[in-house]
Amino acid sequence: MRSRIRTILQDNLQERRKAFAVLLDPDKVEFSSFPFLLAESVRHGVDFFFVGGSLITRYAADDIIKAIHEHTSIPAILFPGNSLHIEPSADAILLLSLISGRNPELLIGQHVVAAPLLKRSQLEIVPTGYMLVESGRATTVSYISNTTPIPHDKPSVAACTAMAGELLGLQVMYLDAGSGAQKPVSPEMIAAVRKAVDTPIIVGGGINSPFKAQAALEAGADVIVVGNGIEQNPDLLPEIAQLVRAFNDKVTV
Ligand SMILES: CC(C)=CCC/C(C)=C/CC/C(C)=C/CC/C(C)=C/COP(=O)(O)OP(=O)(O)O
Ligand SMILES: O=P(O)(O)OC[C@@H](O)CO
Ligand SMILES: [Mg+2]
Repeated sequence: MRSRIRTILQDNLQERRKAFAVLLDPDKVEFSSFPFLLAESVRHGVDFFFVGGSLITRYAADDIIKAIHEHTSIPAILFPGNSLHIEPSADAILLLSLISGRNPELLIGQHVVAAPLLKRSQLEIVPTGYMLVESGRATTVSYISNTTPIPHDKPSVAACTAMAGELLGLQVMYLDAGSGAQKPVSPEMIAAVRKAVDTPIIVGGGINSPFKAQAALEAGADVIVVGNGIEQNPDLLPEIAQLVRAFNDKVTV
């Protein structure tokens, strides 16, 4: 089984290096300006592209991944909302199990349907404990998943959920306030999960300023994911990339 992405995540964790993932929503990518976004991502050292959405109406992931491969060597990692979102030309897939929820379809159902296709593909599988966190208002993902997110002010619930996910063998934890969240996952919750598990921790949702990115990194996030923030303000990409670089420069001295 391929393990490039899992190895990068594990090595980063050991070396206390942080990473920056840009979320590309197939419904929102502007193909006219996409080569520029890709060039900027290379120039500023983006680590990963996450490609996906809760609800996709324009099935363009294949074209997006083709362009990523043509213009960059940054891994294209699927971040799927359901098994229709599998695109074999990607480098890897976050095989999410929605462990904050109690919807069996998203804990195991979609995975059963997808298993034969995933086995046959060359995709690296990254088994991921996906935790949604309440963030001020309903997000697309909480609505579409039909699950109740973890209360924002209950770090111990998130910690125990992550612990259970780790004990079940999930290799990465993803704390998500939901795309466009009013408030991101709190530093207290990130820190509680950091203490509870030894896996890499991905944090996303509502990170729309370097200040919020810094708070997540300081609390223990290993990868921060930014989508909406960059769609609304492209200058955020270099700003957050610089912040992550500064963090990594500090740990390597
Ligand atoms: C087994 C397979 C292949 C799939 C199942 C995957 C699972 C369990 C998904 C959990 C629930 C879910 C719908 C996740 C989607 C997360 C995602 C890609 C969010 C990106 O943001 P959007 O929710 O699309 O936000 P916008 O409203 O900003 O577009
Ligand atoms: O679009 P934003 O709010 O940056 O969220 C990114 C991602 O974690 C959502 O699933
Ligand atoms: Mg979307």
